[in-house]
Amino acid sequence: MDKIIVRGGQQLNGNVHVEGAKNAVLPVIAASILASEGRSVINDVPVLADVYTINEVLRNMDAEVEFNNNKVIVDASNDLKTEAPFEYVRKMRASVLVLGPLLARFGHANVAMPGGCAIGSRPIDLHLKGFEAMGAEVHVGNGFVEARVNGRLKGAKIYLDVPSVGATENIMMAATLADGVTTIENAAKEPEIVDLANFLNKMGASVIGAGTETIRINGVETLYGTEHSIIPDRIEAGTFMIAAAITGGNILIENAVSEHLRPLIAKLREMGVTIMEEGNGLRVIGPDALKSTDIKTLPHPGFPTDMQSQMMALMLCAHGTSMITETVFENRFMHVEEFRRMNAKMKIEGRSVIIDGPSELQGAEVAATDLRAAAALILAGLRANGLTRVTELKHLDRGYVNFAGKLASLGADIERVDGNGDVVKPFEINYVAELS
Ligand SMILES: CC(=O)N[C@H]1[C@@H](OP(=O)(O)OP(=O)(O)OC[C@H]2O[C@@H](n3ccc(=O)[nH]c3=O)[C@H](O)[C@@H]2O)O[C@H](CO)[C@@H](O)[C@@H]1O
Ligand SMILES: C=C(OP(=O)(O)O)C(=O)O
Repeated sequence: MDKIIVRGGQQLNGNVHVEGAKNAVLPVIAASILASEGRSVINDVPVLADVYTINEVLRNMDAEVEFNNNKVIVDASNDLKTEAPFEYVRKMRASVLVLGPLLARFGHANVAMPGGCAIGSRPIDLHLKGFEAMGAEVHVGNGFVEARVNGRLKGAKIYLDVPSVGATENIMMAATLADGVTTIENAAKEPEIVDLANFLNKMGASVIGAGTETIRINGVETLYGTEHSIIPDRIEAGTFMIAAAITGGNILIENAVSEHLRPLIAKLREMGVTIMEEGNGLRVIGPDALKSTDIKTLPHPGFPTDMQSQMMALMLCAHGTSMITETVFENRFMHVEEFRRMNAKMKIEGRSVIIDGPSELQGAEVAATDLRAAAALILAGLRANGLTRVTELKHLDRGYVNFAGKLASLGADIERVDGNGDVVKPFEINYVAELS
């Protein structure tokens, strides 16, 4: 099993390039099976374990999928098998995003139910209620969700109890081929929803209002393959912003979109970090001393839960008391115990963590509990005294391309080694094997 070994104390300086967004590319690849004619060409695709998994989900249905040079090409014009077995859903919950497209195009989908994961129970009830409102019969049993409709789905008015990203995506995709107009109220407003809507519209769909709380979809009869480039990953960008802040460094984050990063930018500025737009990116300069602050995770445009653990690493280094309140997932504090192994001083009170900073972080052996926790522990290691060893890198490889290599190019003293202690080069990282 690979490990990342980091020796703290280096300031990070230089330029880093942000990849295409994991959370945008997964729904876009799922949506490509809506096209009954033509191929979809998807550019700026990050080389991540999750991308291999969604590609396998599609191949298993008999779609043709190529993945080379950051480009995925999908030909789904055959009649596809309408199933996604547990072996894929177990690897990656986002596999359930094929439910809506399969149901809309073929009138049937049989997809393994995702379980909970390290961050919470994560039900999909809102996805299923949306399909039912559009006339589908949904049956959950024997670990599968089976949805069926005679003829086309029917446009419907759907109110989401919470603005779920996945439910908004799944219902939006299903509605593109429905008969009539679907309205999603209290929809998620994340930039990845807008990217998916743009892709769908290029395929011939009519989706209006993505990025606002009401999305209106006028159903059409056929969708076609198209070409699309994925938006930059705001969470990867944010993670490098924290790398600059936590090391007192100066990093130009190329490709970062400030509009997608507003809540993080506001909080980092409160902590004393300098952030400037420069070229097509953001320059981030860490201060000599970080100030404390509070965050509360919320759906977009609130503070993203996917930046919570990286922000925790930074707050541990700030002077004064900081508080994090996690409102999106009920159990996203598993990394707290790992930070404690690094001498972090904090306590959990219900859905909040109170951090008494700064902690004198010490290097330790720690295990990643989810993909953002993996990045956060490495960020803490950049600042800690001595050596930090981070294990369970299968999580990191779901969401970060060559993370250790990018940090090393900015001046970090970091390497990735295999079980024998031999250095693993970026091209040797086996994103597929890490998952099995
Ligand atoms: C692949 C992808 O894009 N993953 C992102 C997506 O996950 P995902 O789409 O799974 O997250 P959701 O927005 O659906 O979940 C938000 C909250 O809604 C709840 N909920 C969701 C659906 C449902 O049917 N019922 C229900 O109760 C969840 O348990 C959670 O508490 O958005 C999350 C919130 O920004 C991010 O952390 C994930 O990185
Ligand atoms: C929680 C995340 O992803 P997923 O929804 O795929 O588990 C994430 O990207 O931080």
